[in-house]
Amino acid sequence: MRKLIAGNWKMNGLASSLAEIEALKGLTGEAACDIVVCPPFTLVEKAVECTKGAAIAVGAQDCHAQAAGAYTGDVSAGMLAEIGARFVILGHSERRLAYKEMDAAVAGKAAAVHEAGLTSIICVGETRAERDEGRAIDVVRAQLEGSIPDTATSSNMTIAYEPVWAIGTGLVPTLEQIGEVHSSIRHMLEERLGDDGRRVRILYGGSVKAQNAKAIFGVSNVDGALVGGASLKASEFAGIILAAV
Ligand SMILES: O=C(CO)COP(=O)(O)O
Repeated sequence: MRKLIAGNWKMNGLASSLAEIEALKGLTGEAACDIVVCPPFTLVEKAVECTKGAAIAVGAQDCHAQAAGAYTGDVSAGMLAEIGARFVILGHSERRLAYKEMDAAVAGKAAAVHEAGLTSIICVGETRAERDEGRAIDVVRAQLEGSIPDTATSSNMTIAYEPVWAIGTGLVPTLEQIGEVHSSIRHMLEERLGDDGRRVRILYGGSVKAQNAKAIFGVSNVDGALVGGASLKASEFAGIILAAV
């Protein structure tokens, strides 16, 4: 499967950061994998302009489940589509934990993303305590079951497995642990989507760097990465992209 490498800038980046996207174009050229950059809302439209003609797609980091209405501060999937976004990250643990975003809310947002013709990147992952209690796979399966809407197919949905304890910590699960969770996600996707479940890309996220990327990409059912901190610098992000091809 063609790998997908997505960068989640989180709440980082001013207009001057678009220089990193410019630099990325030169560093990756025609890389044989799909590349997505997800800057904050304020930079989505500018990033789309900046990537015109380049093999880099642009995504957002959240959206509302409704198409329009009295939802102060929110942005709809249709609004993102109109300015050229192609992907939307949903259910990131930083949102699940900070805003008590539940699986059903994530599913509602994902359905809106699919309705708008965009691709959802649905994030799941256990906390340290859940892993220590031996519940990692059960937690991930329950999150997936609740977060995937009926509109999902392999062409409009990507899954990202991001153990909460690996995000921004420099800690990474063993390759065996990553393989175990990814194969159970694959199993669940096949149960849910039949043969099409085999074609859904499953990304790993959590302290991915240029140095550890190649080993992680060698694990079966790892179809790419969702990268936080290391996506902010073009040279580091390009190192991860090149490790995928
Ligand atoms: O949360 C992440 C991507 O969504 C991962 O973040 P880090 O790569 O900084 O650990």
